[in-house]
Amino acid sequence: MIEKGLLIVLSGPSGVGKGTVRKGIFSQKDTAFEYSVSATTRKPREGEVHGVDYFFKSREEFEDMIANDQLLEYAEYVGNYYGTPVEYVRETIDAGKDVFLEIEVQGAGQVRRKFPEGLFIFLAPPSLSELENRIVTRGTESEDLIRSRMKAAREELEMMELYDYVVENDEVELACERIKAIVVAEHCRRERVQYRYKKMLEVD
Ligand SMILES: Nc1nc2c(ncn2[C@@H]2O[C@H](COP(=O)(O)OP(=O)(O)O)[C@@H](O)[C@H]2O)c(=O)[nH]1
Ligand SMILES: Nc1ncnc2c1ncn2[C@@H]1O[C@H](COP(=O)(O)OP(=O)(O)O)[C@@H](O)[C@H]1O
Repeated sequence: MIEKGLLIVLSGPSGVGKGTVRKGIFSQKDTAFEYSVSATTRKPREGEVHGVDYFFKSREEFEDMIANDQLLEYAEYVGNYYGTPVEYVRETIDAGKDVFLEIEVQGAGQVRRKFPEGLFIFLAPPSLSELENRIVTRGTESEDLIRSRMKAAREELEMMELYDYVVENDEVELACERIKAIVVAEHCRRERVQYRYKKMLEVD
């Protein structure tokens, strides 16, 4: 029997640096997680590649995926759908590999309900003012949207107590290291080690 992989969910408020930290983790050669590419109805940005950054879908295609139960979770975020194709997640976990999701907090809540054995990591900003700074300097939102993002962020921050771990994103490299360390620790804590250990005792 193959031991299942971990479902790792990284979430947190808009602008905290989820995308930046995720890219940091996957740019490291020793990262052994598989990235679950999400489906979205938002338009590709310059340089984004279908199947690598996202599976870019029409609203109709996305709604078909919902109707056919092809998504582990989905959420509507700033006027677009985002969701996690379930098949890839199941296949990868069943093959014993760890899958990494980087999703907003509503979706993470749905995953928690469907997949409570997942590992839920909340990325937190050093402070609210630093969070606002990041949203402003990213420059992708108007002033009105920044205000609504900050309001949503306060509510999203209250969700952190539902997570297994809270990682502060003060410096990107440090946040990446903390996340990777948590995953290593979780593997030691969960059955994987016990399983191998039991096997060893069976042989002896
Ligand atoms: N629920 C959910 N959220 C997702 C998924 N993929 C990406 N997101 C989140 O959607 C939000 C917007 O992503 P994006 O349009 O790429 O803009 P970003 O703010 O530059 O990361 C981010 O908070 C992502 O974490 C997904 O499959 N499901
Ligand atoms: N540790 C950090 N220190 C300073 N700026 C950061 C840090 N992490 C991310 N950023 C910046 O904050 C902004 C938001 O990051 P992004 O990854 O888009 O957030 P999210 O995916 O959570 O919405 C970007 O301009 C990014 O470069």
